[in-house]
Amino acid sequence: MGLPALGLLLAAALLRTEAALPARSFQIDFERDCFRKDGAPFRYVSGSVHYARVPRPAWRDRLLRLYMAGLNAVQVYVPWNYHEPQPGVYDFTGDRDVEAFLDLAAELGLLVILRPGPYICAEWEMGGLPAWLLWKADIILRSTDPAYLAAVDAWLHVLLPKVKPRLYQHGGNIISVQVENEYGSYYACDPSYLQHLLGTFRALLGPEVLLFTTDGAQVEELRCGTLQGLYATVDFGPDSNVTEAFGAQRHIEPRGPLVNSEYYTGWLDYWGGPHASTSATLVAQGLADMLQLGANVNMYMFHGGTNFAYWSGADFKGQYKPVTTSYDYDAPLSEAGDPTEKLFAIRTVISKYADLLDVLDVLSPSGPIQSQFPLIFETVKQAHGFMLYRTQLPRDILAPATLSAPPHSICDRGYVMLQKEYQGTLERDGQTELRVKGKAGDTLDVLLENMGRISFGANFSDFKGLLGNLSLDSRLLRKWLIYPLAIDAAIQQGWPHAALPKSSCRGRAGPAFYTGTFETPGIAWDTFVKFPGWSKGQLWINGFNLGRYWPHQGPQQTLFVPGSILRVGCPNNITVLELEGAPPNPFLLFLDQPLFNRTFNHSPMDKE
Ligand SMILES: CCCC/N=C1\SC[C@@H]2[C@H](O)[C@H](O)[C@@H](O)CN12
Repeated sequence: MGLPALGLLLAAALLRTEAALPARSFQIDFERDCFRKDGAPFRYVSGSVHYARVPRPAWRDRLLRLYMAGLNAVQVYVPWNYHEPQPGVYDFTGDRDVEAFLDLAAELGLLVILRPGPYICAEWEMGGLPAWLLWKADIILRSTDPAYLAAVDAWLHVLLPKVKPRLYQHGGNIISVQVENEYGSYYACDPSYLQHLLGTFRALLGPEVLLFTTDGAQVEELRCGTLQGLYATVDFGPDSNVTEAFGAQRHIEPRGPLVNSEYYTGWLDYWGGPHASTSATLVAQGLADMLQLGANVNMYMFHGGTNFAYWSGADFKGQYKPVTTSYDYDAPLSEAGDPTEKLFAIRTVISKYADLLDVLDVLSPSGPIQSQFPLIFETVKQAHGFMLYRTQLPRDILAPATLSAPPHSICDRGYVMLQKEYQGTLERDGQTELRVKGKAGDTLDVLLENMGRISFGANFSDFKGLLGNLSLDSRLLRKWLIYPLAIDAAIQQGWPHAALPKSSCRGRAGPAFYTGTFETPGIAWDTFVKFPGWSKGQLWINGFNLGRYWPHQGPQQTLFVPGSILRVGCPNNITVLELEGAPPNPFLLFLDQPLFNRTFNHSPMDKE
């Protein structure tokens, strides 16, 4: 029994990627004033989420929402006192399992900017420093006081060995590590203290990791907060002048990437004061201004969460000002993790300046395989589904050139994109040539679909992939990156399902993921889904792979949806990988009977 026809809004997440090169590196390019990840220019758009302010069961939800907002990194404080309640007594379990939080971020394709302090401020109790330091009443915190440094070094020798294997250079996702926090705002102004920390961080993390500092965007604050060997970054909010604020950073770092490590999306609350409120429009405009400059931005906070137990800190501005339990911060994700108008405004800005999703980090966690010529599925041990083949145009192709494959070498269909724009489809027994033009270095992608191996007949060692070399005007293309795609695993882990409310989207030509949700009308019976105006692709509902659809080819026009995979009383997640082109206003229909032949039943929908 099928469900009545349901319209379905879908949000698009396009197949976007960053070119990745084999060696894992994350460095500063002082010539090009940018970061480089694996040798390629890289800009992060990051958000602060403090695991200590979110119960562990909610970590995945919050990080997924950050990811689906288009951010590619998460900035993480490590509160020392959260993990060392007593001198020499450590706790990294449950909500304190910082390694689990970092690994979850990696699983979701997020890079990490780690801020282990030892002082972090953050309106956290004693700025993250353990209260037991004060058992020595005359201790001088955040200085070269031997009692303080002894406790700091003991703590860092416990924490940083947990960090090192997670550094990007070591195969992890931590791209940079901050030393101390706004030290330039502290009265002590003890450069030997920063020097000591630099020595300890280098000793425990190694020479490759990018170490940095953060200070208010004022020259006098940067004076004491910065140190040779630590890249100086600044923090400022939407009420600051972007040019002046980055001018302060340039005062210390005349070359290198512009970095705002704390772009204030809201603000903290004190007991007795008003709840902070910062205009979404103002925040979005400031973000756009910075992204326009090519700056790297971390939004503080993306999700504030809660100061549970006794963890809220205080400020002192002439008088003691305790901070409230809620760290909502008027952040894009509310204290309870709900998207706000500010999140949508930020997402819109990011979508204009950055690839909304860097999907290859998620879909191909094993990373690319570098090869002079294409490798087949069997060589890389990919059984089913899809692989992405990527190379760069070796020269300017100002007049259309012929991209061609040897006959029958496309096994089975290759969807070709140049600079992420769809060029057409290469076929096993059909079209093996396309006309393309572009500039040297443009990214050429071939998304290769395995349509199923021969199951009968003499020779059914039916190898899959690009079985021959592609050429451009008869000159072979070389230096390929090959990405085995683990799409089903990613979808079963919740990707790319929009953790944000549905938003309508325009269909586009070529490969793209479309995702959304739908409700069943109180029943979960067998049904059939129709794809009005779609071309060819793959469908998942609630992580179940329903198979290939190809209404453009027919004869089958619907896919069977077993009632057993549907949910009643809660949203059903749907993900579509459309390979050749979705209709301008993409939607799906659920019918109570199949359509096996190209003839339509003359419903008005069939005209779509
Ligand atoms: C003008 C800001 C001076 C104090 N710095 C603040 S108030 C809110 C934020 C957090 O405390 C954050 O931990 C600080 O690094 C920067 N900052």
